[in-house]
Amino acid sequence: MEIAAVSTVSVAPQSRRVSNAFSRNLGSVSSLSFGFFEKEYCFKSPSLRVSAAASMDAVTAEKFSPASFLDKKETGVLHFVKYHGLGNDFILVDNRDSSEPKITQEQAAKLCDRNFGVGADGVIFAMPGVNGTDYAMRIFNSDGSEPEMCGNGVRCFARFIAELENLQGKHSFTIHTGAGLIVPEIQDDGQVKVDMGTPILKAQDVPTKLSGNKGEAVVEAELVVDGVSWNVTCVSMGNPHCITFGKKGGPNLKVDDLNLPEIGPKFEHHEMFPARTNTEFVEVLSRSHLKMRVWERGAGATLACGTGACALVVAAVLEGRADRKCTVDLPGGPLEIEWKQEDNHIYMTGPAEAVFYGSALL
Ligand SMILES: N[C@@H](CCC[C@H](N)C(=O)O)C(=O)O
Repeated sequence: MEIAAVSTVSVAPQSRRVSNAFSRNLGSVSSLSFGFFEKEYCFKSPSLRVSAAASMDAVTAEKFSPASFLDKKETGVLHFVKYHGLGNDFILVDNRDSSEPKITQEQAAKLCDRNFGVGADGVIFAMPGVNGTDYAMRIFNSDGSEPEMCGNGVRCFARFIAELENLQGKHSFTIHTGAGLIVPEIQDDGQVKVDMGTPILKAQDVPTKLSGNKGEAVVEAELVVDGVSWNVTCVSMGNPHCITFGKKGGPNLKVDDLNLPEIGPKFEHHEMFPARTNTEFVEVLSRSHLKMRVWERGAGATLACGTGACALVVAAVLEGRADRKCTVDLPGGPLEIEWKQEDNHIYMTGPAEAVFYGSALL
């Protein structure tokens, strides 16, 4: 891998995560110390070149302006900020000047590659609003496919907008997504609370070919995967989710015991899910505390899925396993989820953090 020092940059309020992400990108350059980087390093690969900058120095971070970094407009260069929500990581692109994504789905898939690219679960574009909303959000999964919504992504989106617009403290935005209107609000403590809208339960709208067994909803229905019967509930948060608490007639799941890479793709590509599906495997710790692992459509096993956490609380309530307000433990950390009776909306609260700034030569 060829590495060239090309310019001066830097930032990043996060420390450990930065050094991990950066060291992964640095590959063989392990002798560098992870303090404040005065230089931006550029990596050559056959398909794209990526440069990244990171710092653990809060004082230096204050001097750094993300807006001016992203304002640089060289042809063939994509400036981005990498964010994560509980380890569900995204490349955020300032696309406010156009309703067309700055990169193609194929380029997004290459950037998301954890060995030959930046590494991420998806690429998110901050775009001009639609029908009076403040902004629009589009996202490409790491396989290049385009989902309707992303819960962890929309929290990152809100923090990204706040950085771009230099907003401090509490702020909320109206965001048009493929799942309709989504409203994140940055809290005083930096967490983001999101009005995720209402769940969709009608089988054909999820979509699933399984027949509705509770009105038009699919609740605790049988799904045969590779000859094994699972109980599943299907919920759409704009994007499709299949939630299971265990096999038919079997004990409750112990999610740590699952072989996710083996079983996940069989759910994702099951013929009962015409648009593929995200799958949440859930263990009930108490009526207000659930633990999950997820296999995401188009991204595989991820450390967190916000829409998935919302969908599984709906499923747990419909199956009588939990109350409407729950803490959901994901591999990357906890989310607070509430499915409010009064307005049928789901509210998700959790963190979102910037971890590094970079440039990719397309
Ligand atoms: N991780 C996301 C969901 C991203 C989209 C998903 N892979 C799909 O294809 O529907 C979240 O936090 O919600």
